[in-house]
Parts: sequence; C-alpha cells; structure tokens
Amino acid sequence: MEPFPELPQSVRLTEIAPGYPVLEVRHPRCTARVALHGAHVMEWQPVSADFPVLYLSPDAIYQEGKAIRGGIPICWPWFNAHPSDPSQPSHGHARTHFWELDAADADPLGVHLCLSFQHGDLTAFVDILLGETLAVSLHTTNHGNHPVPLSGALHTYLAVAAAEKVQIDGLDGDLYLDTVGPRTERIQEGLVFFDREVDRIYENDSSALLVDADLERVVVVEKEGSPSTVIWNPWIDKARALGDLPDDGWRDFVCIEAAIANDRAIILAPGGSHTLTTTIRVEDH
Ligand SMILES: O=P(O)(O)OC[C@H]1O[C@@H](O)[C@H](O)[C@@H](O)[C@@H]1O
Repeated sequence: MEPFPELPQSVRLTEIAPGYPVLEVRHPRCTARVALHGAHVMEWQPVSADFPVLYLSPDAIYQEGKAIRGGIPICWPWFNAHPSDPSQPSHGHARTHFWELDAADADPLGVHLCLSFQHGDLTAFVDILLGETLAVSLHTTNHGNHPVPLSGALHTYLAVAAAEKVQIDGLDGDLYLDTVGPRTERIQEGLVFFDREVDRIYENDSSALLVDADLERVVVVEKEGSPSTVIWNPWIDKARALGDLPDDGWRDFVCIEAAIANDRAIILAPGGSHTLTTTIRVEDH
C-alpha cells in the first residue's frame, strides 16, 4: 500500500473488520461511509434527508474478494459476464479488490475522495464528491498498446420505503432488453413499476427519477458517459437465493445503474480514456 494521505477533520479512518478500512464522513452537509475495498460508497445521507439514500444490506460481507451488497458497487472493467471469458468474475474485478486512497479533502460544500485501481493495461481513478449531492466519476485510461473493450456500471442501490410501491420515471419510450426469462427487447411504456423480478438494460443516456411517495421524496439519478441504464430488483425468489441479502431485503431497494452494457461497450484505443459519472440528489415529492 502507498502511504496514506492526510485526512481532513470531517473524515475518520475506521476498520469494520480486521484489515478492512472504511472512511467515515461526518460533514455539515452529509454523513457517509466509503470502503477502500471496491472504492465502495456504502452509505450517504445529506443533512436535508431524514432517511438514508443508499440501501446497505444488513447481511453484507466485509471480506476481500467479496462485493459489498448495497451502496454503489463499481462494476469495472466490464458489466455482468466477461464478454469472452466465462471464467472471469461477473461485473469485473474492481468491486472485489482494495483500491488505493490517493487524496481526501474537504471544504464547506463537502468531502472529496480520490481512489485508484489498476487492472491489466487499464487504470481506474474514481472521484467521489460527498455533500448535499453525491457524485461518483470513474475515469478509465488505457495505458497499453492495444484497443480494449470497456463496459461497467455504477450499480447504485437506492433505499425505498417498499419496492412494490415506487416508480421510476424518465425511461418512457426507451428500448430495453428484458433479461428475466428469455432475453426480449421491449419498449418502455410510461413509468417502471416493480411487481416481479426486474432486470433490464435500457438504451438511455439521461436521468432517471425514483418516485417514493411513502418517503415523500424523489431521488434524481443523473449520469454522463453512460449509454445504458440498468434497472434491477431481485424480487422474492432471487433475494432468498442471495446469501448476503435478508429474505425480505428485496423490498428495501431498487437499483438504478449508470451503465455501459453489452453491445454498447466502448473500445478504448491505446492512450484513450473514458469517464462514467453518476450524480444523485434528493428532492421533495
Ligand atoms: O449479485 P451480483 O453479482 O452483485 O449482481 C446483481 C445484479 O446486478 C445487475 O446489474 C444485473 O443486471 C443482474 O443480472 C444481477 O443479478
């Protein structure tokens, strides 16, 4: 590990399991926790919100090699299955390894963390801005001599009062690949509802809004550098099959993922770079 950078007063280094460091943020604008494992934003709550914005599974496992269930896993440098090698882990290597913390700063608007990770010829730098708004920007650079395909996701788990009572706005009219059952292309009509397992890849490069009337709020998820939006909720049977999620955990979140998925993979030329960003804020309903 590189020498640890100096931390501002609003950031404290803790260990939630032996050898598993987590940065705890207590700032006038927000509270948050960020694990060095996966550069993973586990929790974030702006002072204006009276309920956490991100869902974190109470059964999440804090162990090198195991992705944290909840928060914002960084799926990189590919989304879901590896494009050609089925022996590679789903959603890439970034979420199951420790990252380096390069810098941590604070100002009256919030806390800024920079972390980095290397995989083969690719380097990832992530900028995390934690304030009244949360912004995660993932910069990828190809340092090699060959073009490399890049996909991935900022796989945000958003906390909800009850999944079956929320809706997602902003995807009306978009083409999507429904990956539950036989893969089928469909067009979204109106709002997205959750009344069964939902696992869809939308062709969408703009924002989505999570409308949660019970929590009297709308969570706005904006993004850049992302041609796909993935919407996921495992529903009842899949939640039971996931060991790091309580059986009824499916009710407590929906995922809105700023993604680069499947045939929208970007080919990074030697020396080329790409930035994938998601920005999250809470508004009154
Ligand atoms: O259990 P994992 O590997 O974290 O993946 C969770 C889900 O992640 C979503 O992005 C995928 O669309 C789903 O198919 C997948 O089940």
